[in-house]
Amino acid sequence: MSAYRHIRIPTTGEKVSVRNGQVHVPDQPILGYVEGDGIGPDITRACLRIWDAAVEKAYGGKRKIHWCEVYLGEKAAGLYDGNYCPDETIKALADLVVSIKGPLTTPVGGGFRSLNVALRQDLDLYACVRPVRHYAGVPSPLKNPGKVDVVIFRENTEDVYTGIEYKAGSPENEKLARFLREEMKARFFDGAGLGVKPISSFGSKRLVRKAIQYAIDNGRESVTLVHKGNIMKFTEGAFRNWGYEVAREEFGAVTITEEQLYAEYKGKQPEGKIVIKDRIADIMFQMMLLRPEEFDVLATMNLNGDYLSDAIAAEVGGVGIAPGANIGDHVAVFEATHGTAPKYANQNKVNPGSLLFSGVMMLEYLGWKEAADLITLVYPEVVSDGIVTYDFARQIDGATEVGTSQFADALIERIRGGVDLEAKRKAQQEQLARERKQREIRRLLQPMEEMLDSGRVPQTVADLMTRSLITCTDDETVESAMHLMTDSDVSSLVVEPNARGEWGILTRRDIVAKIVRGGRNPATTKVRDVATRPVVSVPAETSIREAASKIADSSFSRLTVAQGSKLIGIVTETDIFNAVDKFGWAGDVV
Ligand SMILES: NC(=O)C1=CN([C@@H]2O[C@H](COP(=O)(O)OP(=O)(O)OC[C@H]3O[C@@H](n4cnc5c(N)ncnc54)[C@H](OP(=O)(O)O)[C@@H]3O)[C@@H](O)[C@H]2O)C=CC1
Ligand SMILES: O=C(O)CCC(=O)C(=O)O
Ligand SMILES: [Mg+2]
Repeated sequence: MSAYRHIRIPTTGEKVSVRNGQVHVPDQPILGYVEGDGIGPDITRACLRIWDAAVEKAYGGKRKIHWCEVYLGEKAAGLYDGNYCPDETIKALADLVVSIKGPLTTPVGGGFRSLNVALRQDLDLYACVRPVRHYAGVPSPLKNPGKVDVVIFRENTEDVYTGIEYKAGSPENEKLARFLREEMKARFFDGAGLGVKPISSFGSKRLVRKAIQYAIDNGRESVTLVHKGNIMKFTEGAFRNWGYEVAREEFGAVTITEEQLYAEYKGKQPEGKIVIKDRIADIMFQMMLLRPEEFDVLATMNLNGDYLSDAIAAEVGGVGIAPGANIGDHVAVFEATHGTAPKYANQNKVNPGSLLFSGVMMLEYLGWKEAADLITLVYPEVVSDGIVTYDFARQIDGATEVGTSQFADALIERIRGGVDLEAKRKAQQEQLARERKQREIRRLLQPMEEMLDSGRVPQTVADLMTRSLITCTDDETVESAMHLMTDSDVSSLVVEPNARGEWGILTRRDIVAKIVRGGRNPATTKVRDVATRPVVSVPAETSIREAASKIADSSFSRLTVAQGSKLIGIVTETDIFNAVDKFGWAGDVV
């Protein structure tokens, strides 16, 4: 007999289980689904058909999902005497391990607490994972939407989701206000609503840990910690610091910081290392519009991630297509990122894309990549043929607007028709490799422009220096060295080490002073006779201010930059001038 009041666990299929800390997926798993409110039933009906068709096509009946409906929101209230979030639903979602849900209504400014938040907290689904990428044919306001390909890891249990807030005028509010004013000397207007924003090391670290692990498992390039730590130092700033800490302490062998990328690796990302960087939250919105290709995996706290995920989704087709998942240590509930759009409920009108791709994430979580890829690969073909729901139709001239279920029919027809998965995957990987190379070349050849665009601020000489050193040898003539300077458009050459291992430098100034003024013939004078040796060299981590004072105290206008015994670049007074001109100078900040 079922232990549940309304939930019926299918008698066919097997439950997903967790064994030795691993999710074990049988070939015939029982998975949960929640229809959701508003447009939920329309999109769920359509998606169940598409997922089943993809699994059938990929595995020819060997694998099959046995669906188990569980209830939340309005449908639950109808069945469970007005209870929108029955205990047995939470129990079933934990028991089934993997489920997918449609959107649920949350009243604004009062009424019951968000069911989505309750679910995430009750099941401790601490990572809200939202990949956002562009599919060919999907309308976008960007010139190059293909450059958007990020996965947002948004913390799902802390920050505003703790819901610790006190209504203005309530006794609790007044008590807290008194404490803050009298004990903590805090100042704020009378009658303010008060909220608390807890950010813990535990919560931040487990989220960033998951983001880094995802980057490792999926061959991603970087993880960016997004925060407003310049203003909220002990919550947002702490999130950033704990993020770097977890990277250093638990993933030290496979991660480097952005500073290390430039200082130690000259901007060339070493094989097998993921770059950990951070950006302030407000500028992230601009950067994701202007330079989306700079970002890969993003790790955010709750509220920043909520805003950012809808904003980035809008760059590549909107919330109608952006998928999501709520994942804990093992239990996962996949879900559409948009809401219930009540004005479109039961009209067979809206885009099922968000729920559909949440299901693709679910198939990937099960390890059923072939079925997931089938959907991902046929989707752009259908959209490129102009068969789209209303939201895309209004942005594509000449498109054929279809309803939710007709869009599903078109996809299913393509899926059944078959796709050359291998060829498409290969083309995708080649494209990714090309884009990665282009980014690397820019980091190497135009470091200052790259820094300006990506929002980094130079801190050390390694951030400013010219990395491609043009060298000559002692035995060359000054004339040939002069030609090399002209051809390479540089004002100095680094002279290869002499027998004592000392590097030298030959500058245009040396030539004016020692050849022209000295009345010597450049065609017969050797570089060793006019070069300066040994060179004035500073370590790569020297601050810009220290470098400036070294130049000011010497008769040289440039310094070579060393890493151990190796010269890795040259920084000139012009580089320092340009950096201050472009980035500004905050006085004593080094
Ligand atoms: N995870 C969840 O369950 C979530 C639930 N909600 C809840 O949903 C309710 C409504 O929220 P609201 O702020 O209006 O946001 P919605 O996401 O429900 O709708 C806003 C607009 O987004 C567009 N849209 C949403 N879904 C689709 C889709 N599938 N296809 C095409 N376009 C779509 C529509 O734009 P247009 O008008 O331009 O056609 C719609 O009017 C609230 O109760 C809210 O709390 C909100 C977010 C997430
Ligand atoms: O629970 C809600 O109503 C809102 C949830 C939300 O905005 C989100 O999941 O991004
Ligand atoms: Mg949201």
